Amino acid sequence: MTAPQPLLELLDLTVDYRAGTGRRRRALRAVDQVSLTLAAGQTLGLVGESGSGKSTIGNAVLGLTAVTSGQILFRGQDIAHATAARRRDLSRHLQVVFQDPYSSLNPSRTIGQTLTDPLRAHGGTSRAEAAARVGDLLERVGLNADAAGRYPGQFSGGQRQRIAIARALVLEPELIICDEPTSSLDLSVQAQVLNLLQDLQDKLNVGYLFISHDIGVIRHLSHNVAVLLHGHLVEYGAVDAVADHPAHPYTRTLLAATPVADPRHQAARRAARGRLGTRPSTTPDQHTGCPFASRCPSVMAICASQRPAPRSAGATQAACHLYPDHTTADTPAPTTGASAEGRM
Ligand SMILES: Nc1ncnc2c1ncn2[C@@H]1O[C@H](COP(=O)(O)OP(=O)(O)OP(=O)(O)O)[C@@H](O)[C@H]1O
Repeated sequence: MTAPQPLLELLDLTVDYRAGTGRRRRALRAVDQVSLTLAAGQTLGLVGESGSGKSTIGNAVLGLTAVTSGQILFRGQDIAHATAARRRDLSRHLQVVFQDPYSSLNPSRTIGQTLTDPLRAHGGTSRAEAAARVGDLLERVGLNADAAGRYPGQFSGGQRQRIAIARALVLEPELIICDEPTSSLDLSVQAQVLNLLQDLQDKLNVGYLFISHDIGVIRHLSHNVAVLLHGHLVEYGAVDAVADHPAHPYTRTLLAATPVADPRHQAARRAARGRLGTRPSTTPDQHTGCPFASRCPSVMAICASQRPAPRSAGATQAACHLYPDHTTADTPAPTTGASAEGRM
């Protein structure tokens, strides 16, 4: 039996930005040969500290950032360099929910207008059908249908994020890029929005590429998780395997820095935060060794000079010299829990 075609595949995705001005202008490698796979109806979490390349990956998939090299396969077709016309067509299948529900909704348009805009842009939907669809969507995201006549300024942050989710769903996409969709919300509202996204996925079979700096949030929703550091994929696997048995020292540091209720863990968390807070002296594209070498508690001589190839590390895959590098050609995909496949 052949495996179903993945919804999204990144193959050696590399993105460079031009940074600086004049003679100081140089290329900054924001994403370096990242390969990942997302199955239909599943969630792939991207986690890592600020500047690790998470949003750049999301923006590259959305066509908002130019791809330097590599492929982005959506249902098997490379969309890395899609034309504007193809992008317009893709917007039916590929949508986004951004972090800030205040700036992502037009304050001068009613919620009904905002939700029907995508339907009108793509055509083929009557006024009555659009109104019915908007009412249905508002109810799906936990709002009353009469919200359609009101303006964004009349809603709370959590309600606005529900509206942004409804707008992302209006064209019935197969994939939604969720770029820190809960990080500007209060903790209790965060949980409601995460539960809503989960519920919608169960009902609509929509896939999420879910970007967050918070592995706790990622764990709530994701099947697989990719841990990024300075544009490099350092660990990849089923979310429970990565969260319960992290193989890469960077993942362990990230997990140790995640807030927990128990005060006995506070000293360890402070130490981990210290390691996360230390910026490296080099930019990502200047690294020849492991991007975590300068901060790693398990650093070895080889880490400074040789970039670790991805390898099997218990239940996950990690790019770390702590584990024997049997082969890089056919490293097995993670098998624990989720069925989505990926390779580093
Ligand atoms: N438009 C741009 N021009 C130049 N450099 C950029 C641009 N956008 C991002 N970068 C740089 O690329 C790197 C990756 O940034 P990116 O926003 O993808 O990281 P991130 O993991 O999403 O961070 P955050 O969690 O803070 O949003 C960073 O070094 C950032 O400064």
